[in-house]
This record gives sequence, C-alpha cells and structure tokens, in this order.
Amino acid sequence: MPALPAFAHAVTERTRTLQTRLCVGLDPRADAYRDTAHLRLHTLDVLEATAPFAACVKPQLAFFEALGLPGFALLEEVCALARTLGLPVILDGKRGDIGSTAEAYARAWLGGPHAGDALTVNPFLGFATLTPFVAAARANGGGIFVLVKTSNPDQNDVQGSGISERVAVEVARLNAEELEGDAVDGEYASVGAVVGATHARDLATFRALMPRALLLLPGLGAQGATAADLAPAFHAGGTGALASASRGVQYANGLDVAASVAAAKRFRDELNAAL
Ligand SMILES: O=c1ccn([C@@H]2O[C@H](COP(=O)(O)O)[C@@H](O)[C@H]2O)c(=O)[nH]1
Repeated sequence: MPALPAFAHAVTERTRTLQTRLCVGLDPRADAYRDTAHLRLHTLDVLEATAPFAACVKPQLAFFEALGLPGFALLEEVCALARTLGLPVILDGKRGDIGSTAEAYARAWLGGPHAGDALTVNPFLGFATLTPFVAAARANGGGIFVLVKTSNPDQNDVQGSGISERVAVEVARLNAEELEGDAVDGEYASVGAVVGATHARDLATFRALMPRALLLLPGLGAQGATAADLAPAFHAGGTGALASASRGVQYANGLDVAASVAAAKRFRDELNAAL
C-alpha cells in the first residue's frame, strides 16, 4: 500500500490526539479593523489562541488577496505560524480552470511560496481540471477538497439534479485509484470533498459515496448549521470529517480574542458530544 498522504494523516492524527474535529476558518475582513496592521495582529492572535481546539485552519484566500501584497505576506505568516503550532492548513481558494492554468494554480497553492497543505478545488470545468491538483497533492503529500455540495442555499441552481452525486463518485474513483486494496478504517486519501454542514440530511449519503475522502463541512455557526446534526459525516471513531466555522470563531464577539477561544472550545465540545 502506498504511504498515507501526509495531510490526511496529519489531520486524522491531530483529531485523535486532541479530540477535535473543528476547522478554524480565518476570513479577515478589512472593514473590521483600523488598518492592515491591526488586521494582521488580530488574525495571528486568533490563530494562536484557538489552535489548541482546532484540527486544522482554513484561511479564505479571497480576504488575503483583497489586501494586495500585504495580504500575501500575512498569508505566509499565517501558514508559518500554523506549522509552528502543528496545524495543517487548508487554503480555501476554490481554484479550477483549463489544464495549463489549473497546473499553475496547483503549483502556486500546493507547492509555491504561499502553499498550504491542502486547497479547495472547483470541478465546474470538468473532471480533467482536477488532474493537476490531484497530481500536486499526491506529489507533495498534500490534499485537495473538491466542491461537491457547497453550504449556500442557492447551490442547488447548479449542483442539483444529481450533479453533486456525480462529483462525489469521481472523488471516490480518484481515491480508490490512490489507495488500492481494502479500506482501512480511519485512513483517507488525498482527495477530500466539501459538503456543506448546512445539508445535514445529505451527509450520510455523501459519507457513503466517498468512503476514503476527508469531508470538509463549512457552515457551522454563522450559516446556521449546528454540530449536533453532523454525526453522519463521521466514521466510527470520529474521524473523516472537519466542521468549519469562520465568523463564528474569528468574530465571535467583535474582536474579542477570548470570545474566539470560548467559541472554538464550544464548537469542539459540541462536535465531540454529537458523535
Ligand atoms: O461550501 C462552502 C465552501 C466554502 N465556504 C467558505 O467557508 C467560510 C464560511 O464562513 P462562515 O463565517 O463560517 O460562514 C467562508 O470563507 C466561505 O467562503 C462556505 O461557506 N461554503
């Protein structure tokens, strides 16, 4: 059997060791701060203070890109601090394009100077768009999370009528190709899937369709999803999924970092209680 992908293994180990299934999202919005220096300090503070309750961290690239060069510098700092804290980094960029451009995105975000351990990927251009991302993830011991069924209510406009299920089957195919042989409980391949925590009734279906995929479940907190509904996304032993909250942690009570810590701890505890 090939070596376990480092990203999936690291997340699963951290889940087991720290007993947390929470992914802390960082969406540093410029209008919440006096200036970029203030944004930088608060974002790094939130990351450091909430790390003990987190299985991983998910910076939303849009908020860093919106800051221009200082945003890229901050992203590097976030990734470096996360590594120091032992936190795997999922970059939420939702990239995807025709082959040559997808290759450049994959080089940039899964191997370049601002690289994370994993990246969210949009399959809308067709499954071939996934190829460079899958190759980069496998080569670097990283991961990707393919958008299967996003958390927003209007996803159905595009993802309904069986589209999400088709993408899920492709994710499962890629993972079966990677991890040959019988499934071993608690082992996951490089290709994960985004399934909104807001779709509680569909979680069991997507869990079954993609047995070797880590599921990233955004929508906890601000979008109304609650930890109590998420048990079907997990395997026995409580592995296989990461529930993500961004505003609900970073801005739990304005810019009060103690409130961010309390929120992260509460989400962690609620997720554990739901299993
Ligand atoms: O289906 C998806 C995929 C990604 N997101 C991103 O997650 C966070 C959610 O923020 P909250 O403050 O926890 O609502 C944000 O960066 C989204 O772009 C998502 O919401 N849904």
